[in-house]
Formats: sequence, C-alpha cells, structure tokens
Amino acid sequence: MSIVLGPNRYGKAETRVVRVDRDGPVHSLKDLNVSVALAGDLDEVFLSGDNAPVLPTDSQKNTVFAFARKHGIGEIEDFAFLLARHFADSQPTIHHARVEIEEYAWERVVVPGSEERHSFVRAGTEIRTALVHSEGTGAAETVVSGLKNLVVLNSTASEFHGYIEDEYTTLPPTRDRVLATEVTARWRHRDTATADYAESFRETRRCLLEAFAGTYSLSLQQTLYAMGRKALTERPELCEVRMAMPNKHHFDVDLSPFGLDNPNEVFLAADRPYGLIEGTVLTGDAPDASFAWN
Ligand SMILES: O=c1[nH]c(=O)c2[nH]c(=O)[nH]c2[nH]1
Repeated sequence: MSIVLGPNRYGKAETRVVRVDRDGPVHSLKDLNVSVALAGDLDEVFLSGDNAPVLPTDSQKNTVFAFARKHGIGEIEDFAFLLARHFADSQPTIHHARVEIEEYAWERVVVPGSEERHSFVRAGTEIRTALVHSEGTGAAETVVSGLKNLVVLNSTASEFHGYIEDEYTTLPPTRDRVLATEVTARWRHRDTATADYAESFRETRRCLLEAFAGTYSLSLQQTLYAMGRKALTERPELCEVRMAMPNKHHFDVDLSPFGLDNPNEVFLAADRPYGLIEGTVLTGDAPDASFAWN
C-alpha cells in the first residue's frame, strides 16, 4: 500500500491585533483576529523536513502587525487582500494565501461635557468576518464576507406544524411561537470589484435582519431562505449566501401546578439540544465558487 501526502497548508492562526487611530483626543479602534494559511511548493516540508520553502508562521504574524502600522486596517476585506497578495506575490514557494479575519466591534463611550473620545465598550457579541483567497495580484482571487453570533428573536409571527408525525413524535404543532436564532451568514462576492465593503456589509446585514423580522415564518428553514433571497435580490455584488441558524428553542412553561395560566408569556429558553438549520442560497448565474469556501 502506498502512502501519499494529500492537500496541505500552514500558517499563523488567530493573531489578535488591535490598532488605535488617534486624531487628537478622538481615538478609534480596530480589533481583529487574523488567521493566515499558505499553500504552495511545500511537499518536501512535510515529506522530508526541508524547511527551505517555509515562511515561518512567526513572520506571518509579524507581517500582520507591521501592515496594521504601515497601511492601517480599514475594511477587513481590504486588509485581508493586502496580506494575502503580499504572501502570494512575495514568496516564490507560496502560490496560494488564505486570510480569514474576524472583527470585534467597539462603540464609543461619550461622557456628556467631556471632549475626550478614548473610551469604548464592546458592542455585543456580533462578529464581522471576511475570508479572502489570493493566488497573487491579478491572479485568481475570491472574497467572502459575513457575520456570526448575530442573535435575533421574533416574539410572534412564527408557526410550526404540518410535519411528519411518527411513533416518536411528541412535539405539539404551534400557531404562535417564539422564533430565536444566532445567525452565522457568509456571502460570496461575484468578483473582487466590490468598491465599498463597509456599505456592502451594512446593507447585507440590513437585508438579513429585515427579512428575519418581515417574514411570517412557517419554519426556520423558510426564514433562512427568505433572508438569503433578500440579500441576493438587493445586493448585485453578491452571488451566494450560506447560513447556519440554530433554533434557540423557547418552550412554554406549564404554570398550571401554581394555579396560573400561561398565555404565551413565560418561556424556558433552552440552550441544548437545538435544531440546526443550514442552507445555501445562490443567484441563477452565480459563477463557479472555485476555492472561495475552502
Ligand atoms: O423551524 C423549525 N424547523 C424544524 O425543522 C423543526 N423541528 C422541530 O422540532 N422544530 C422545528 N422548527
């Protein structure tokens, strides 16, 4: 039996970089988690321990910090392209760079009467994401933007009934339930020509939220599709949305032992197990995804 080396990559994962921009007393923050993965002529590294083709992961981490100083950070997609192109362009042994970034949002704390603008509070749990692949400037490239940990809830306008009932089914059909989820959504741009990633992110997020709120839901599956559909309908720069949405079940509590009714007011918010609904929505003309999701 012969043994061969399969696909491989390597890089520095989860470099946490924070940049403070100072405009007099007015400061602003970028807070990122950057993961780099490189691939290329690296087989001998794995097969025989020859490190000649290796750009150390430590140098990759240093590059993230140096680029944050030299170029600033800006939109995470732009920063990811800057890094990915640098690695693919500058090292003859590296033919493919994958840069994944998470951005943690901070909001300014403004004290009435104070000119100081250097205090911040973490803005909830939501995380903005970007995933860029580059084989070098002018060569094949893909970009996927997204968000995760976006927790949303509809307190009505959600039903669930009409499903299969087998010998193990105990779930009662419902015409009015709480629908809650924690959205992970990633959207593939058609190409690398998106001019304004800040606007694209803001508007795509708005589409997802408006569709979640505006869809009278017969299932979380139907809501997921409506969210992806609205984003693709309104954002021509996108061609594919992939979502994962756990059903954060809210169960009616039986208060009858205490002589109380419960007209859909008091719920047990269970954290597990949870239904996990995952789906992809594409435009009919979506170009081949190539390595975009790898
Ligand atoms: O929106 C839902 N989809 C399901 O597939 C499902 N299954 C279940 O038990 N509850 C729900 N809710």
